[in-house]
Amino acid sequence: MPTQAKRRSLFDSKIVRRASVDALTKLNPRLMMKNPVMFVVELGSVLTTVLLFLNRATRHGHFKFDLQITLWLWFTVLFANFAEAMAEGRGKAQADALRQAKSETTAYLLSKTGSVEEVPSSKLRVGDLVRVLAGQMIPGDGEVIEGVASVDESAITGESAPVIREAGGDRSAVTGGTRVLSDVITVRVTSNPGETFLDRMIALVEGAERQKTPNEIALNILLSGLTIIFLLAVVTLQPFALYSGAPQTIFVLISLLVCLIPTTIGGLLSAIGIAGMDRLVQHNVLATSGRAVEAAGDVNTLLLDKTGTITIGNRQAAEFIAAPGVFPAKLADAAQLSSLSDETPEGRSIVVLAKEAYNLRGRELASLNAEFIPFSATTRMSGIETDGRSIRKGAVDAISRYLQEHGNTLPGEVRAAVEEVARKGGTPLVVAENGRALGVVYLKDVVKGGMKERFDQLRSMGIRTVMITGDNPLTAAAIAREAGVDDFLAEAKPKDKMDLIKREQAEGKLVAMTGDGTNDAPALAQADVGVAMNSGTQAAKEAGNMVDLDSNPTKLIEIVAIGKQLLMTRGALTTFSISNDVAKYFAIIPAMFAGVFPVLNALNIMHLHNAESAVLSAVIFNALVIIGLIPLALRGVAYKPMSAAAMLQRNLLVYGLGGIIVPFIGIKVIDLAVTALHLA
Ligand SMILES: Nc1ncnc2c1ncn2[C@@H]1O[C@H](COP(=O)(O)OP(=O)(O)OP(=O)(O)O)[C@@H](O)[C@H]1O
Ligand SMILES: [K+]
Ligand SMILES: [Mg+2]
Repeated sequence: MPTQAKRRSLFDSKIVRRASVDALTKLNPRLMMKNPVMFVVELGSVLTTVLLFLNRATRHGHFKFDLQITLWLWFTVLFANFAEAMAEGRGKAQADALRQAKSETTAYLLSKTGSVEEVPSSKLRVGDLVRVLAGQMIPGDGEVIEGVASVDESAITGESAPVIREAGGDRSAVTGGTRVLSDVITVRVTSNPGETFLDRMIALVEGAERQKTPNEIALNILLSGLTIIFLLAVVTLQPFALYSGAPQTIFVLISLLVCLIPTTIGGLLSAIGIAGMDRLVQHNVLATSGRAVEAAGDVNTLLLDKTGTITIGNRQAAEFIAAPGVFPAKLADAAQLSSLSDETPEGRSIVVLAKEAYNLRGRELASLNAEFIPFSATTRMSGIETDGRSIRKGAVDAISRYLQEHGNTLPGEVRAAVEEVARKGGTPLVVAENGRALGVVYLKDVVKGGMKERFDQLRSMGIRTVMITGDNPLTAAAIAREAGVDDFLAEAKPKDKMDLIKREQAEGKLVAMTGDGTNDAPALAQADVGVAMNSGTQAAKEAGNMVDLDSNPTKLIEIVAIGKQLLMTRGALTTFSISNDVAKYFAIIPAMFAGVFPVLNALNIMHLHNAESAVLSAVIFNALVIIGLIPLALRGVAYKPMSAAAMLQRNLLVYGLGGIIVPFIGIKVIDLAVTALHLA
């Protein structure tokens, strides 16, 4: 089970064993070529290996020294591969566990005539309708089109508490491999076998489709540039060395090269990126692009929708408030009639309340000869046309416009009722029949717990929060105040949400958005970081570049922290790598030439035992530092909310200065050990 994989620590013995083997298979030059810095080290290792055997045959060279250099060069490559394999380890273990959830099941396929046929789940195609009963595994990804059920999604989320999935609303998506616990649902299949959420999730946690991000590519180009410069420097060193009467062996020259090129960051770069994605997975967030993870680290603005994101969102009709001169039962009747085939949670709750409060029975729609007008996020109304009755219910501004078209206006009392509901944070639905307002339905909703603290935290990270909602400005203001968001946009249609994002982006801001509805999909696609709730609709999940399996909108706080940590870790280790290469230069160059240029002895501040020991110690240090930094690369540097400038200053101090000092101490200690053990 993924829960187990999740609890697996970074250095689980199973993962270490697997990574050790993977480190060897990753020696394949075709894979190594993707990492130019380490590829150069591998080429160097091959060259010294060949030379070692040639020298042995022709009795040239200094075998003991040459052998040690060759081995440590290979270790350098292997340690880098091991770092990457370790970063992949947890994801691979989790992918193995997920594959177990991908077992074949039997599905009850519904035909057009309504008959039921048993088929294996692998035969299901997009558009098929299946019935899933309590106790059954859901045979494929889909959207609930009928019914409500509690579903155990622990196979995917690791969370044992059941979740509600229902037709019509923003909680309609179900995932193949999860289990229905109670009730019966009809599901429209939305993905073909092999292209399911589980398939994609396996590929994602395994890193099978991982692509380098633009930042990584840029850094790789920089590192390759440095490698070429040092390669030229080392190659041109030899004529100079010959001229000054101190020719250097290939072993020493390659050692010098490997010590000078940025092997520390070159060896850890990919591990840092993979570990960042893995940290997200540990937080139950699946990111389809590494670029989005990095963008999360720099986000300026966060957009959230109201219903179901900031509020609990299970909007239920709580009260009918009739207009003057209208019997409440008449309002309830009209509201119920217009909701009979409104498969949204709001619609269903109106039918139920009318039944409970006024004993109005739901009628058989077929016998009514009615035309039903479904709710849409653009019209923000729904209704029915039947027997000369034309009923609409919807958002106050939408119904006001509808009334105007009939030469009518909203009565002051109804407007007052709307405002009263709105001030309580509820959603008022205005009901109108034949162009006349009948009253208001109060849809109750409450703000989720702990929202204010979470938004305060985001503010301290420098992120502005904006709530966007299709609801009216008064409700929006009430909820915004209670939840503590910085700003809000009300009466927003799907396009308004997207336009708001575009405006922010035009100001050079990076925008994150969380949402769950189909009406959020365009905005989720437009945002730099689009986090869809796993409970949301299929369209939302496909539009975003992340899915939160826990469907927790404030998860963005963790996502931002992980993104920042990823950027910081990469920056810190790049700084460390380049500054510690400088230190190695001072270890090796004086040792190489001290014989011919005694003046260089002044640079030999480390007082290393002899030239061979100096070179060997530098190469050993260079390899060990990769191993030593694996935990930091995988866990990431500690992140505390503080300003970017303060952070940069602190990191330059710690990793820049540290990068210069640590090698001096490290190489000196290794030199002492090498001397004591008579290795050089
Ligand atoms: N079933 C329905 N029939 C008629 N009107 C509805 C229905 N459901 C919602 N509305 C009205 O339409 C408005 C917009 O609803 P929608 O679910 O699109 O909001 P949204 O844009 O997702 O924002 P939020 O989720 O924050 O409310 C609601 O505020 C409500 O007034
Ligand atoms: K190096
Ligand atoms: Mg919504």
